[in-house]
Amino acid sequence: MKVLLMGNPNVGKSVVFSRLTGTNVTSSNYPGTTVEYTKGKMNWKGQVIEIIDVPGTYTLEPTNKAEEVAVDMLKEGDLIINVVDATNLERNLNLTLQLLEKRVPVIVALNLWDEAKHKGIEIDVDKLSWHLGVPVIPTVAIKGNGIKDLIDNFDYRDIVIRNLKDGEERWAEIGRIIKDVQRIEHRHHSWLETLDDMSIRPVTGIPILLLVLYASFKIIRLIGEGLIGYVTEPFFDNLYGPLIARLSTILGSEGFLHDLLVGQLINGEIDFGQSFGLLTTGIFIPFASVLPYIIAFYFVLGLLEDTGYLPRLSVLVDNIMHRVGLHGFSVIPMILGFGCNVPAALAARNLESRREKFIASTLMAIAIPCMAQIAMILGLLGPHGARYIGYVFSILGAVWIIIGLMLNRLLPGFSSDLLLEIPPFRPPVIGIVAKKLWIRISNFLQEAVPLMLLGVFSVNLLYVFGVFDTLAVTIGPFLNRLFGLPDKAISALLMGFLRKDLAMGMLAPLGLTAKQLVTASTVLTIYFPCIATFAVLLRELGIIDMLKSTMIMLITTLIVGGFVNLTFSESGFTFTGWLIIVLVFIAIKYIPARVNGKELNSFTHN
Ligand SMILES: Nc1nc2c(ncn2[C@@H]2O[C@H](COP(=O)(O)OP(=O)(O)OP(=O)(O)O)[C@@H](O)[C@H]2O)c(=O)[nH]1
Ligand SMILES: [Mg+2]
Repeated sequence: MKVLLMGNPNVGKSVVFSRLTGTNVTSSNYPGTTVEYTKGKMNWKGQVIEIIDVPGTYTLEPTNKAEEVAVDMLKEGDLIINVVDATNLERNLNLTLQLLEKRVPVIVALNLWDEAKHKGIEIDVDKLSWHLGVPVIPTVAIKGNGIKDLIDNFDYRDIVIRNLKDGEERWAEIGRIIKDVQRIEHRHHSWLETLDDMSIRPVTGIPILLLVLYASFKIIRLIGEGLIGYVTEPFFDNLYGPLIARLSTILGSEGFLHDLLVGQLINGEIDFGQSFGLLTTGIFIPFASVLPYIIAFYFVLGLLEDTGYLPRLSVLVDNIMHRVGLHGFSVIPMILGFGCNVPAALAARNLESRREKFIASTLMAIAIPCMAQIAMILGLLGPHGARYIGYVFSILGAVWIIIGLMLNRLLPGFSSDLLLEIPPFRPPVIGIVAKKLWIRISNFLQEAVPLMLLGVFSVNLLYVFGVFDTLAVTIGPFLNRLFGLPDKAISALLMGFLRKDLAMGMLAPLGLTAKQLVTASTVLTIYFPCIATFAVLLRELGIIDMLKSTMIMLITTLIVGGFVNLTFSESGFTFTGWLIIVLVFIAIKYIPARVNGKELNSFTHN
């Protein structure tokens, strides 16, 4: 038996799913968290049944990919649990009535029942059930209330046939139902609602935004550095280190197996950052350098997501985003990208048009370094001074804006308006934040560690076969002239395809100057996404758009890398550098925008 969880976005389907199946899936306080369906199993009356968490959809006439997924699933279900937002009954019933036309048994979970009460919304459940002709069960998914009642109704098999001819008739019917079942009591604004208003109005919203960003950054560094200083470093120095040193001696301090597992000894000792053995650098980078920041970032992101702050950020930045051909909602893939580019590329799926998807994915892949890479940038550039880290981010920020402006002008078509639903502020539930953090950390480890080991292994292999030396001789001089990087940096660039944090790690033994590190960090970010992101982008954009996107990345790399090399001195940008940047911004103003009816065809809604 297959049970489908269907409903509007952000109504709690994924939380209900986790309750039913015990499987952990991500839930966040903004629409579009689930973009692909998730399957889970549960035991019901001694039989194993399948539960499917379907992406949120407003109607059964799909307008985007997530909604298409939802509609496709419909044919397979034996029972639909229609999760409905009790605080927003009117709009939610539109989907409910459409589902009731589909000849599949439906039961309604009237979720967010607690919030409806807080808001003074009263719904007569029995009357609603009578109107719809199906069971209606009030639930508070985050607390598990009503879930048992829901399960008790799983053998409901009646099919109510309704045939409302068109949308207009449906809305009229909804109007009648609402009038009969819902009462709204007037109440005073709670402090959350006041904060809610303040966070969206620009005058108060922008200071709040800056405060939130500053605090997030501080907290991420505090947690990240704290974990490194007090947990991972002591562990590697005092416990793991001696163990590996023993292994190194047993293996005779040299030879193929030693070099593969432990790596090269630096001045007769193991150096976890530079030895490049599977058990040294291969374990050290993901666990000691990167994991602490991943934990810190996802913890803060989880809070921002579950309070509902992220969508507010979308509204605030909507104006800026419009200038690069995106709407405010694209801020979510951008911010997710700072954690890992892979979920960010998936989140871009929710964007309206192919044009937006293209711009958002390209900008994200070009200018947003993932947390793993950022952690390594902090580690390598930090000792030279915080301002160099600032330079890397400013350069990437400028690239983001410039490429965005250019794409917006050069790509035909238009971008849609912001149709984002703003969820209410909610105090985050610590259990849900913790669970999500855990899912993301284990995803990181499952994905990163094997790739890291593969990377270290390939480095060793390529080294043994002299591939790096050959490349250093052939492509090296070109890199040298254009980017001012030593010949050997080519191997790091190559590895960047596999993992960018590993690539940054390969720069460590080269003794680069601050300027060279700034160039290498920007070039590594821009030139190509890592393999995991590439795979997702290829699937999401299709081969043609991905090729276009890749071309943009490569060209940008050559220009930006060369530019930094020419106009950046060890102490910062030279006057010429600043001048060129300003000139570029002015020049963009004169690129004619290609927004007219004729050219719409090549980049319109899909
Ligand atoms: N107060 C309250 N919050 C809830 C309840 N159910 C879910 N939430 C919160 O509502 C938000 C949305 O939940 P999700 O499970 O991600 O919603 P979804 O329907 O899966 O959303 P999409 O995947 O975007 O379609 C999260 O912040 C949940 O913690 C509830 O009964 N009461
Ligand atoms: Mg979901």
